[in-house]
Amino acid sequence: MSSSEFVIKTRALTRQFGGKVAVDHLDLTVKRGEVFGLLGHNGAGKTTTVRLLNGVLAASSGSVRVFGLDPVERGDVVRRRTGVLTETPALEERLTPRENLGIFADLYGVPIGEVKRRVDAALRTFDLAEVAASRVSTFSKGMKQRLAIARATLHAPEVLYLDEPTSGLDPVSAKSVNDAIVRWSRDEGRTVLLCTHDLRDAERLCDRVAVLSRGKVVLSGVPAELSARYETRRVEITVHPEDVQGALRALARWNVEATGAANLAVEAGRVEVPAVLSVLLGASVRVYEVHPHAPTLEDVYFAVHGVREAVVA
Ligand SMILES: Nc1ncnc2c1ncn2[C@@H]1O[C@H](COP(=O)(O)OP(=O)(O)OP(=O)(O)O)[C@@H](O)[C@H]1O
Repeated sequence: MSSSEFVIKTRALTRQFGGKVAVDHLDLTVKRGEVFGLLGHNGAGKTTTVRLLNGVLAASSGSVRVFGLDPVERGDVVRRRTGVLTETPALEERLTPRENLGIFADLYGVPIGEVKRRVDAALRTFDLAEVAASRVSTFSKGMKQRLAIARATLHAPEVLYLDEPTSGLDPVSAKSVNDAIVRWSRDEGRTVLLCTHDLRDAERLCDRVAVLSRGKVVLSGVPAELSARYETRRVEITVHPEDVQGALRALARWNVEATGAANLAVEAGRVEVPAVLSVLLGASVRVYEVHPHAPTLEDVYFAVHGVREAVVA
């Protein structure tokens, strides 16, 4: 792969605030057109990383290149080619979405002849066309978030930094944002750096992920490969309620427990499912459902951190 295919490259990137290290010797490479997930719990260093990449914060040490440029020294050039959705986007509350987008289009050099078409398209994409003339101050959190995303993408940036884009959105709005992320990457070849706590979104959307903890990458790779490495041995089975005791006896050679009036959990891998099923059927247990527990990034994350509280904190 030629180096120009890497749009983002950091080497030992470090940022301290007083004595506190927020980003600690971070090595990241993000390829053109990929959706790269930056995962981590509160305070892991995701937002600080985005600010360093976008040149609004200088590194304490190490280096960062975006399109091969230093985003602090060449901030104006870099930021024209990137879009950013921050955690708390500042919108002009007294103005309408159309006015907000118009100001931004002007600021980011969208050609005058293009502005109306782009603003209309953005309002449609993010389901804001009907409220295009209302004041933003009357909007719900989710509507503001959709407007902020529309604004971040208005100048058709090559790289998009999205900090928790679906936070505060209802499932329908969240889906429209996630669909847009897929479209930007797969259809339009844009690069997306997605900061998220939502491990399921990351698994669905990201080509690669890096899990941050205390500013360091503790794991990185393709979501499916990470999942395979941290496979959990668990098969959930639903049987007739009267057959639970019989099922527990029949499955005695496995580690098995009743998890509900008609549910069992067996400590077994996916490859053992036929054997488990055959034992149950041999014991005349009425089996209704069998679900091998597909490992998720959540399992990966918990395996690394050891405790579930780490994510919730
Ligand atoms: N301007 C600042 N001054 C002092 N400390 C800061 C500053 N910005 C970030 N930090 C600290 O750096 C660490 C990383 O914060 P950061 O906001 O990057 O984490 P995050 O992963 O984005 O968390 P969250 O999911 O809560 O947004 C935290 O301990 C935070 O308190």
